[in-house]
Amino acid sequence: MSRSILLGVNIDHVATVRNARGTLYPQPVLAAQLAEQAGADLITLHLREDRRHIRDEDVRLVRAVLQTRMNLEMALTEEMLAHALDIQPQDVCLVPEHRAEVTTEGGLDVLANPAHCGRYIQTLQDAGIRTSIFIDPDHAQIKMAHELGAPVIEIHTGRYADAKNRVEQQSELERVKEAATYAASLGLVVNAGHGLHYHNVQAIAAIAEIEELNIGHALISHSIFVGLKTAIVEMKALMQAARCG
Ligand SMILES: CC(=O)[C@@H](O)[C@H](O)COP(=O)(O)O
Ligand SMILES: NCC(=O)COP(=O)(O)O
Repeated sequence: MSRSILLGVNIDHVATVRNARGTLYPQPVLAAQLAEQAGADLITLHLREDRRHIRDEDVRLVRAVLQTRMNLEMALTEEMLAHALDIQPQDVCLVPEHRAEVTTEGGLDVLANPAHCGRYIQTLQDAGIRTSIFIDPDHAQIKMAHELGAPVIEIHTGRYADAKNRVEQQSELERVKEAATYAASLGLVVNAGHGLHYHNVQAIAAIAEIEELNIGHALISHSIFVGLKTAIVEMKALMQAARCG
């Protein structure tokens, strides 16, 4: 198990601010470059079907300038598959998407339609794109993701992040820990993310099996007050302290 842990900076909500006024700024591509300079290990962005934040042109621009790697989050649609094959990100994370949701509400249900999921995983993997499944901390789901040939999972930490009290949070943390241990025992690369913040990241970062955390909303929010560089440096310091402590 690695003593270090990677930070994927999700730049979606830079685009949210831009789109709120229909301006050309702030530019997600500039955020990606600044994030890399501040120590981001990769850049994550979610091209939603409704294009509510990141747009096609953002993905193209970011892909052209990235020095680290791109983790493109996408739903399982033919349109998104064609985009991924065209853009060739280093990583794709397959996520569920519902038009009316405010944010991603859960992991991809690979048990519900394994043949459909398997075809996307296989096509992306055959194109040399490492494919991850955004997944709930659930053994049966993780087992199926593994059987379908996904080399990576990203455990959805939303329920942990949204826990209403300490007891609930501890129980969700245990689920994430057990899922990470189980997935690593299958040989999967284990990432995690969603809803992570400065006040809840350390317990997740301390899980030795987890290689990478993808964080967006909290970082972009904090950057309004301290700047993107400081927001990233502070988050990385918390993550690394938890991993080493
Ligand atoms: C897939 C996922 O985890 C989401 O967090 C996403 O990357 C952030 O974008 P939304 O806020 O639009 O859900
Ligand atoms: N996959 C999770 C992600 O990229 C960022 O989620 P959030 O920190 O914006 O909730």
